[in-house]
Amino acid sequence: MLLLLLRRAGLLRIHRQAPQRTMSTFIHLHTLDLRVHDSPSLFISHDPSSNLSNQVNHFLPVYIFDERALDVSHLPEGSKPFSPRIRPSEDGRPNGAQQTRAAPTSRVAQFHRTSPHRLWNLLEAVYGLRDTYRRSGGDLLIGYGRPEILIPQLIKTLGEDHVAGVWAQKEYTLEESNMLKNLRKSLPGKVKLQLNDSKTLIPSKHLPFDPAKQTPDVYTAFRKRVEGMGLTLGDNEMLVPPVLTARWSPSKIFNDVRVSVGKKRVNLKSFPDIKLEGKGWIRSGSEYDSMQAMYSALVKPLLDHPPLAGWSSVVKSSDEPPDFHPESALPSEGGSEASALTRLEDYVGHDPKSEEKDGENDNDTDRRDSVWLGGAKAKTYKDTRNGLVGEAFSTKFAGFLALGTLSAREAGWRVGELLQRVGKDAKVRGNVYWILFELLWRDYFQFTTLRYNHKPSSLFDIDGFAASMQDSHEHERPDPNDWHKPNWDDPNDPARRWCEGKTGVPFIDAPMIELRETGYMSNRSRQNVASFLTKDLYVDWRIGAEFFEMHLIDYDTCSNWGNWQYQAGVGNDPRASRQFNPIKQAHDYDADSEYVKLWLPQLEGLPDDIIQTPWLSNKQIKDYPSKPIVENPQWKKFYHKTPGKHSKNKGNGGNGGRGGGGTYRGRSRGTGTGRYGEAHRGPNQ
Ligand SMILES: Cc1cc2nc3c(=O)[nH]c(=O)nc-3n(C[C@H](O)[C@H](O)[C@H](O)COP(=O)(O)OP(=O)(O)OC[C@H]3O[C@@H](n4cnc5c(N)ncnc54)[C@H](O)[C@@H]3O)c2cc1C
Repeated sequence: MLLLLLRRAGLLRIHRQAPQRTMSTFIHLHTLDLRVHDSPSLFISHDPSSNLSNQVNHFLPVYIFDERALDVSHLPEGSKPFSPRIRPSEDGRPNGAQQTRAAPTSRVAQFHRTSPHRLWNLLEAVYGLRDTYRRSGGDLLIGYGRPEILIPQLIKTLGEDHVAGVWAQKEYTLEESNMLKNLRKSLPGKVKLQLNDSKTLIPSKHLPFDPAKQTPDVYTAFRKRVEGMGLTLGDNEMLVPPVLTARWSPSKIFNDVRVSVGKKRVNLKSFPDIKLEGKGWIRSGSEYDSMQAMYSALVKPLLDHPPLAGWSSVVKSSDEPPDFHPESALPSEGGSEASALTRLEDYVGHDPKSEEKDGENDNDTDRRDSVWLGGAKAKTYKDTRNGLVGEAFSTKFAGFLALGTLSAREAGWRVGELLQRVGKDAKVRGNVYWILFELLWRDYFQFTTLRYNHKPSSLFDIDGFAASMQDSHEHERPDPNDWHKPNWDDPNDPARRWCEGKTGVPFIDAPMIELRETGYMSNRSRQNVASFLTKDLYVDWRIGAEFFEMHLIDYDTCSNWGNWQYQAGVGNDPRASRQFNPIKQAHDYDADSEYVKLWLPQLEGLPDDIIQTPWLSNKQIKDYPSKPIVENPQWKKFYHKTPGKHSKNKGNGGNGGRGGGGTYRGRSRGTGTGRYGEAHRGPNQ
């Protein structure tokens, strides 16, 4: 009673101890989101107004080189790949029994799943990200093996009670989503995996339909529904703002990680002090903390077993990184986030008002009337996108988008901002808008994969998505038994000659050499070589997709396999058997043969009217086939045409029209039947 009276009189205070805040670590597993800008994880772990952020003391970003995609056997205690390498079953489908120990080789052709070029590009992205974190007082923990094994070990080291959760980007492809499923299952009880929807231009939850069930079978229907949301900039419009995390200032070059919340800035939370246990981690200051040492270890298996046509001439040894190819159409060496944002700036430009100033961020200001710096390339995008030579002809965002060093939303938002400033000039607007049109193709392939990838591996199946589509125009689809299966030991095998750039058709061989040499090939050429492989040589289209996977710096599972399916007539909109006429295409898009001469210098001495058809010359050309591997009767109409007369691509600019110029219809080898119609335009025709 006395106590109660004293307390009421305010003479006795009972101090209840405030609950002790446990130190908590936020783990973000970087996969194909190797950036700090537009990062939902950075935002939610740092936003002072969120409960979660208040519980988090440490931010722990992790990247793991996955042994299913890369041979890690030269790293300390790195596991050996499956040996002998996986053999596909008779029909080319992966053999289930052997899948338990996947090797980093492709399923059908047993190609490496990466090239030295692609590897170096990935390392630049990963180590570039680490350097960005380090500059900000943080770090990136790098490991190798399998995330679903390493992350639980890490949590054990930190203590389950001290981990706020694990975050990662949501992926749409089988391998990546399986890894995430396994990771989810392997986490200890209290720790949950959360997925960020940060991959696509349009967040899937904003779509006016359920992408897993209702993504339309035809791109135009998809685009119209999405554009129906409105093309202006805003949360409920098609273009949603990127998350305000690290901002980039063109004048300062990318420097550090600070999360902007309204006008407030928050510095990066500290990296936890961890005593790493077990194998598979790269310790700070250890040998493989160096990017060069990591390259040496990962590139060795590739150099020890080069593919038939070899690697690029700029790939020397495991002790030095590949040089930047002087003729590359890529804008710069470097796959890092800094390179990505530099390219975005170079191509699209920016509003000087959005430049970051210390302590403020005026993103909320309506900047519609202010000036815009740069953007000349974006303003001619549609006119020039069918170019073949030089860096300026298209955005070259794809490589950055593939590794997530550039966020599609950051790119789309910036393009949207430019679109608001360009005024009423329909031509300029059309050029700028077309970048969004193409970025939507990327989203489209992600969402179609989500819709049709239910049965195992249908993205990779010989009969493609078309087999599961209702309106599949079955009679026009190729018969899976008709596809040619290569004999790699035969130097005359059509698949081998295609891979080696030795078909004897210069407009096909030049891009195949460019791909091997630089890791890039223009969209125009991708369509031509894909059509040639599948419609003229009738080679199993998956071999083409796997060859691209090995070499393309911008390899993206959905875009690559989706486009290959489309070209092979087994994917979306399977009605059209699209076949390109490479001779007409050469006249249209390589009018002065600049491109062909660049990659096949041995043809340089030939007269202009036969350089694209060297078999019409009496001259024996050194190091080049004297006859094309096939000759389609449709080509003859375009023999001896004077280059330039029919050009659609003047000076690697051209009209960039999507009229499908130079395509003809027809299912089987060498039986083109007329031009392909306007109504069925495909990706980038
Ligand atoms: C057989 C074949 C395979 C392909 N493989 C890939 C691949 O692995 N990765 C990849 O990103 N693209 C792929 N593409 C699509 C396209 O060729 C490339 O995106 C483009 O050439 C990359 O250069 P860019 O960034 O300068 O493109 P831009 O012309 O500047 O286009 C801007 C962006 O739009 C997107 N985009 C443009 N065209 C397409 C398309 N047809 N499909 C999907 N997205 C598109 C890309 O993200 C690109 O970066 C493939 C196309 C074909 C025909």
